[in-house]
Amino acid sequence: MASAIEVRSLSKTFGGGRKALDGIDLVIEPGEMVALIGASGSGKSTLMRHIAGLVAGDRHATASGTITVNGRMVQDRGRLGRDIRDIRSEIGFIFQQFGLVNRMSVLTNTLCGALGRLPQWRTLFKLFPAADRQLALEALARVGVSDWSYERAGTLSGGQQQRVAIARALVQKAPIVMADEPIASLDPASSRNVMEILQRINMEDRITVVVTLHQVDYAVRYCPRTVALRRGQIVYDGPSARLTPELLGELYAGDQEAAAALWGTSLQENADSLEMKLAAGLS
Ligand SMILES: Nc1ncnc2c1ncn2[C@@H]1O[C@H](COP(=O)(O)OP(=O)(O)OP(=O)(O)O)[C@@H](O)[C@H]1O
Repeated sequence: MASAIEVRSLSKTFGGGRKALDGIDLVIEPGEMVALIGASGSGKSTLMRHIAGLVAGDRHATASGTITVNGRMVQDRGRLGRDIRDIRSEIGFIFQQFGLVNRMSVLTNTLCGALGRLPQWRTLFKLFPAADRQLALEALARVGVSDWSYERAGTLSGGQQQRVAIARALVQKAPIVMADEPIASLDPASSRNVMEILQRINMEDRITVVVTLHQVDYAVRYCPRTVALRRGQIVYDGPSARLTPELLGELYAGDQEAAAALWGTSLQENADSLEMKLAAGLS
């Protein structure tokens, strides 16, 4: 069985010569839930955009810089695969700012997940088959917003909108969900709720989930595996449970601010001495 995501020797240099990604090797198996953590600018979004085939990596003379999704070529040596649009339909995207059309109803936004598999005449007139409407209503019930199905999406709270975005990914029937900072704009209660729903679709539907996070505590709580980036390189790839303030201090040595920000606040609330430990780990 092919890996869900396979990245080999991927590098990306933007203008000015700064490497946003520097020799990334990463394999994610079907059904995994993986957190991608790292300070601002470490390359998390750039890596996601490469996996989705929205950006092509550096061009190499040798055989490297390859990404496959479910065994299908997304890009190779800086060139996107021919059926990239088709491959992209296998990935459901969740964004920090929800990506919904505010003036459309919650139900129609959710049904948009089905657009990729409908003929154009149906999409033009938003004529969704009854089976898809049923699927959308079920998805909205699963994420707990069915009471708002006929409201305009823009009237919902941030947490509710993010749940609608997850329902849309369910209607898309995407085997992989990539969530780029899905909780960065949410309060702690809504953040926990959204992470719990992502965890549930991972466990119940075996959807592969890759989620970028700014804080390690959510990774530890919800994702068995964490991949940590620093300046475009993977500095840790392993069990989230192994991440401690000391280890973060080592991984981000010389960047106390990044390590402290990643460790977050809610775990600190539970352990008075963590700040001291972090300082000790960095010294
Ligand atoms: N289109 C672009 N053109 C030039 N530089 C870019 C572009 N996109 C990203 N970068 C640079 O690549 C590096 C990695 O950015 P990226 O957005 O991937 O980081 P990130 O870890 O997702 O950060 P954040 O947590 O703030 O979203 C940064 O230095 C950024 O300025």
